[in-house]
Amino acid sequence: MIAMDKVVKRYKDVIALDHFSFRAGRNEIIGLLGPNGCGKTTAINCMLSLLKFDQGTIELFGDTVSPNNNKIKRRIGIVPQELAIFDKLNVVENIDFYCGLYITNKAERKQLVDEAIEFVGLEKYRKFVPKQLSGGLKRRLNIACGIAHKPEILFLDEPTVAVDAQSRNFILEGVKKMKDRGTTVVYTTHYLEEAEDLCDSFVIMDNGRNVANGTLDELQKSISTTESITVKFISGDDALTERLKQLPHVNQVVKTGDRYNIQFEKHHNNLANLIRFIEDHSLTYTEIASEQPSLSSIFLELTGKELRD
Ligand SMILES: Nc1ncnc2c1ncn2[C@@H]1O[C@H](COP(=O)(O)OP(=O)(O)OP(=O)(O)O)[C@@H](O)[C@H]1O
Repeated sequence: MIAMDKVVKRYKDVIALDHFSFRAGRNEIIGLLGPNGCGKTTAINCMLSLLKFDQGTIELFGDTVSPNNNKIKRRIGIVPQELAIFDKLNVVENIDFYCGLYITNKAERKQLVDEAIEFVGLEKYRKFVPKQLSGGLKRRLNIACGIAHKPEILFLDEPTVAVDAQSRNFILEGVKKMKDRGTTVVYTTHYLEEAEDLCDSFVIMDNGRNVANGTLDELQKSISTTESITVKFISGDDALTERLKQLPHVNQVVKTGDRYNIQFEKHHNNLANLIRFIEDHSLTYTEIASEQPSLSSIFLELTGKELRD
């Protein structure tokens, strides 16, 4: 559905996309993940042909994108990070406006607007203008505006920023439903746990490059950390973090409150070594758990950065 090959985009001296490649198949949710300024929005805008790029090729549905290719545009939806809704229009009118950019038949459009309203659960708010809606409901309206024309490819840029838990669930369930009805979803977020639950595969971006891509399983196999052990100590401090780093095969130790997350390279004695260390130092712990590396630790190893600010 999407094939972006070695795209270069420069803003004067800044290389926003550095031979960036990206592929997405039909009916998949693909997470486009990367730190601030790594080039996600630039990549999306190039795919939407809102931006010209310097080198490389982009095809959607097997067709080359260009600003005048309206046939393709009809099949694409975008839900931008910044709310793109009109203050003076109510819920129905806002959705109808965006749907009207693609669908001229009034009866068909009414049906699609009603479906979009139902999809995001705004039935009770049909006549409300944006200032009468909470932040989460505004985000749901923003989404309805992007999906009403039933795009086959949907770009969702940080749709769950600053929303309450109920709206977040609504949005995430909605994205899964979009996939079930055959849509390819390109999803950007800074919430890695959310991406891990939602996405079928991932592209990790840094400095305008595709640093790694694949399913969680494939990404787990591509990094040297293969085991992540979390221990909750009764007492601990930064000195303990440093001592844990001295254990054999340790890649990284991250302390969050009284929890220490220790990332190990592949080795069969990691847990045994850790328990021996705990006993030798007479430390007391209340929890210990070993797991496969999360998307967050994969991201950290590949980019050397935490995604969450
Ligand atoms: N219009 C512009 N003129 C000059 N530089 C720009 C412009 N737009 C983006 N950039 C630069 O290009 C790089 C990529 O920016 P982009 O907005 O694509 O990143 P992003 O990953 O979407 O960031 P965020 O997560 O903060 O939204 C950054 O270094 C940014 O400063």
